[in-house]
Amino acid sequence: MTVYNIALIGFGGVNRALAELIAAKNQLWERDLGFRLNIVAVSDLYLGSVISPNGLDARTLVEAKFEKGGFGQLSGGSAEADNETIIKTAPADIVVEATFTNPKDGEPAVSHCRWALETGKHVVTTNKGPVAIEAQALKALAKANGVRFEYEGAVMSGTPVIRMAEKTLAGAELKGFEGILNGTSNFVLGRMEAGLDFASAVKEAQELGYAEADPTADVEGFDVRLKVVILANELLGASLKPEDVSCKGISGLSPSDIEDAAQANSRWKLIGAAVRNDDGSVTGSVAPRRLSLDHPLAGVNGATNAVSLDTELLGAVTITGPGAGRIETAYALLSDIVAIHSTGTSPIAKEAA
Ligand SMILES: NC(=O)c1ccc[n+]([C@@H]2O[C@H](COP(=O)([O-])OP(=O)(O)OC[C@H]3O[C@@H](n4cnc5c(N)ncnc54)[C@H](O)[C@@H]3O)[C@@H](O)[C@H]2O)c1
Ligand SMILES: N[C@@H](CCO)C(=O)O
Repeated sequence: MTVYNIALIGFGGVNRALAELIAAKNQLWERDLGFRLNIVAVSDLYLGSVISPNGLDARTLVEAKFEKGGFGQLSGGSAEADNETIIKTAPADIVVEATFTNPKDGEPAVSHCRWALETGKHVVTTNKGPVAIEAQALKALAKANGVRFEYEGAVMSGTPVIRMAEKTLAGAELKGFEGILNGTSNFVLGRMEAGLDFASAVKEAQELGYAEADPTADVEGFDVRLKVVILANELLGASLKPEDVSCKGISGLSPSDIEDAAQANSRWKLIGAAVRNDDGSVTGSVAPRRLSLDHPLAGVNGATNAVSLDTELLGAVTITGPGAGRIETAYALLSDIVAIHSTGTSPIAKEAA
């Protein structure tokens, strides 16, 4: 039985949900997946950091009501989030990066990933910043160090769009994609259709754990722009940067725009898309579109996302599933660890006695 020691960087909704899953499902994973997870370190801007080489009890971590700097009370703990020391020195096989997404330069998460990969640790992350902005460099660094950089949860949370498209649609000749790639804005549009005002709908999305720390990223389209870059670069072989993708969000849509659409049997959706042009270049865009109710994406509601992949050999292949949510996104981290486990590339994972 393999035990993967993991270090959690960021202990908000997603990594806390991963700890919850570990507390509830480690035995099941041992039986069905052939490994279990052991949390040996946690670092969080608000709570501080802690290293425990023998492992921290996941249930206690989730249930304890820590105050600001509260990890300082634990053995091996500090009230400060000393990410660099934690990442470089904790006896972890895998660093799980789930801090805030910074859409400008991806920092400090890019550095977190670098420190981990340079010290021979796999990285799994749901953070869109490092993936959209530095994926090529981080993948090269991972390869040079014999470890993996995995990020399924960066697009459509636990719904397996990246791995599915790469592995099971290989050879289908992808020409482009369009989709609903932000759970918060899709949820907000649906709540506005039901008569709620914009600010209250955003507040609900925050309470449900869908929104970014700054929900402007969701409603102004910046989050979708990162996801368009990630999918275009990963699946269409593009080299887009966020500033290459035109971007308009949903904040300009008024209740009367929503009402007018409903009167005309249509619905507003925030669509992220990319297309390969005849000269081989790739163009990406993010904008609200008024879709007729018979459009395949018009019926995708709530925090559900969907992406329609336009392929030469199969035509459109559409993947639908959760696009946000704490547990749903924690599942993406598990799926990344399953992918690492299946290739047997862990440098230091231990066989439990
Ligand atoms: N929640 C979702 O549905 C979802 C889905 C897909 C991707 N993501 C991404 O996953 C990441 C985590 O999401 P979340 O919902 O857990 O966010 P969150 O805001 O609930 O938690 C983030 C945590 O990271 C901590 N943090 C921030 N900067 C830090 C730093 N420099 N060092 C240490 N800790 C730091 C914060 O204190 C917070 O506890 C984000 O990048 C988000 O964009 C979230
Ligand atoms: N805030 C994002 C989280 C998933 O990336 C969303 O609502 O889609």
